[in-house]
Amino acid sequence: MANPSLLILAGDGIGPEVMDEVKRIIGWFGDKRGVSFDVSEDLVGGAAYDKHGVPLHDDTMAKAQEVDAVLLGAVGGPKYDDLDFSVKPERGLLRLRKEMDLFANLRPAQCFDALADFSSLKKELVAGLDIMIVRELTSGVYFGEPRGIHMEDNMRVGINTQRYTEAEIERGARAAFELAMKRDKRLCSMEKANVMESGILWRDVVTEVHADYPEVELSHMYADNGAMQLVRAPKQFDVIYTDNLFGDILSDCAAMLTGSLGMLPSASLGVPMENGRPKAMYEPVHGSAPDITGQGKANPIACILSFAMALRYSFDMGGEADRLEAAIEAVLADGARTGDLMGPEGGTPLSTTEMGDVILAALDASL
Ligand SMILES: NC(=O)C1=CN([C@@H]2O[C@H](COP(=O)(O)OP(=O)(O)OC[C@H]3O[C@@H](n4cnc5c(N)ncnc54)[C@H](O)[C@@H]3O)[C@@H](O)[C@H]2O)C=CC1
Ligand SMILES: CC(C)CC(=O)C(=O)O
Ligand SMILES: [Mg+2]
Repeated sequence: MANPSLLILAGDGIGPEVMDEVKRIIGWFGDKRGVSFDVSEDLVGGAAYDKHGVPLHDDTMAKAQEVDAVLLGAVGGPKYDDLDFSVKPERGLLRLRKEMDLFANLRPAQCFDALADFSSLKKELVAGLDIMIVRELTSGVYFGEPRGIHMEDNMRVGINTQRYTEAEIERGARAAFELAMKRDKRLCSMEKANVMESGILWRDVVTEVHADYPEVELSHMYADNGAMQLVRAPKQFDVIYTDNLFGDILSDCAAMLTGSLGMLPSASLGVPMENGRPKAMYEPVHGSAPDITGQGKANPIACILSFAMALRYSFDMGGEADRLEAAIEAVLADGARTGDLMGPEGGTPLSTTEMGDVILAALDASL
């Protein structure tokens, strides 16, 4: 049988730096576990713009539709900030999400014991934290029409539209309820039904879907209160289901509970393909981090954990995903830290490659 296929789109900034470490991990699984992938690579974001004048070439889009999973690093950077909106690097990523129809973005926020002291919150608030944010990814205000900037009465007006159909809310809700069933059976849906019609519809549809999952305890919360509750008492949550914009913001917020944005992976899943695997893309939650690009400072763990999610959600290799996550937990327990995980007491941080080295050594030790 053919090996499963992976398309790597490393992107911009620290994207290629953290992806280099993932490539070594993929190599390790091939050499030491007999888990091999057909890996191809292509450009996305500013890198694609530099070569093709667009942030995602049609051929790359076609490849992404064919493979079993896409691994993405990050896109964007100051070099591209003044480009026309239609060719900005971020548009390449949005196109992938939209055309692959990756409606369920899973963003787990887990606090490794070794990092509980490092969170910006008190240790007792975050120790043992394990939240799953399910963010709707293909609709909402990032995609709604009308959009744009135009002149009105001699003044520029910027418009974006929050638009959700009940089908879009429903399919994400089902994904979130399914996850809750496999976890602690608690789901909190977050919107702003107090001020937004789309929020009222969101609440109604999630409540309707709940009828099919009576074992799950459902609660509703306004998203602004949700942000506050995430930093007040994050462990009250199990699964959170929210829209594209609120999910983007709330997951960055949840990232800091775990110690660093450099720790948070994500899986973006769509409908099953002919082979039964869901359309899928895996990427760290963080961006291209221009402030640390090219300095060997990037933490590769979010990207490596994203590959662990690929093993689990695309390739049904939960055991291998557990092995990789355990290796990361072991090196953190051993004190391995990139600069983003170091407190004011200082010390010498590991470089991106050195963090890759110790994770590979921990994988070797797991055999
Ligand atoms: N999925 C993606 O490709 C995303 C791309 N972006 C893009 O990235 C560019 C920079 O955006 P920012 O708002 O600065 O967000 P960012 O996530 O790139 O960086 C925010 C802060 O976190 C730090 N950081 C992020 N990842 C890190 C890692 N792995 N290790 C150590 N430190 C890390 C950065 O150094 C920076 O101080 C923009 O062009 C933005 O549009 C932003 C978010 C997501
Ligand atoms: C298109 C991305 C840059 C938006 C974002 O911040 C994210 O998806 O996390
Ligand atoms: Mg974001």
